[in-house]
Amino acid sequence: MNPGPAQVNLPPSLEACRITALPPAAYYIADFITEEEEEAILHKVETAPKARWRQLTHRRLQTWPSDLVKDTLLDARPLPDWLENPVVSRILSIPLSDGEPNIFAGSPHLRPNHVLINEYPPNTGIMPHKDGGAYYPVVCTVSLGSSLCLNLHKNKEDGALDPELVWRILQEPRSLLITTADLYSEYLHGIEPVSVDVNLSERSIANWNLLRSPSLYKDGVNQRETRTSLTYRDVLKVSKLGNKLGPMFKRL
Ligand SMILES: O=C(O)CCC(=O)C(=O)O
Ligand SMILES: [Fe+2]
Repeated sequence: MNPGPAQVNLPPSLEACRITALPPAAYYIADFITEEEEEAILHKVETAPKARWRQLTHRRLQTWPSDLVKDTLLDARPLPDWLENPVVSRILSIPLSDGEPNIFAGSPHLRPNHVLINEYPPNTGIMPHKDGGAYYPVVCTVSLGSSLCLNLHKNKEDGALDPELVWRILQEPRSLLITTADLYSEYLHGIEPVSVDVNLSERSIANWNLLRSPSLYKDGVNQRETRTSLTYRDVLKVSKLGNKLGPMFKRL
């Protein structure tokens, strides 16, 4: 495993970088990968074969090693090295708290086996949603290229269609955000389709004290550029047929 250049200074445990303003549980590591690693990953994303991209109305995405079919991962190949290292090895190297195992120690495959790559140009977002039952309830998101706010919502008591915005998390480039437990199961998350995030302050941003560069946002504003996210999760069900599928069933 490659621990990477010395520039990253990982916390001794996730507990040390917990977003304490939020219900259980979210963790934010501002400097999770280096600028060189960010550039290398973005290059791999951008030069992936065209067939890897799925174009939605405003956003495009890639899934590795493949899409899910009925909540099941059919393609059981391991993640390619550029998605595995340094991200997965680093996630697995951090204990939950002193002397405890890492956050995937209780998951069926003991590690993330699936990565969703989403690209958000300015003015694009994702509707508030929950991630559902296909995954072990731990989501690890690496942000690349630009900062933006992830909004956390709760359903309104009266069952209204619009969930209520309750917190915002600012995700800087090269950061890692981990959400789990109630934040995974009880709350919705989404990204507003705006070109500027506004009203950023210590009071409105849950992870303000964990940011790399809070001074960049002292005017309360974040001008968005294209932000690419890598979402790492452990898909609970993996098809036993996966390894035997012929190349016809696989995307490159
Ligand atoms: O890009 C992100 O940070 C969020 C993506 C997301 O919520 C999802 O893919 O389920
Ligand atoms: Fe999601």
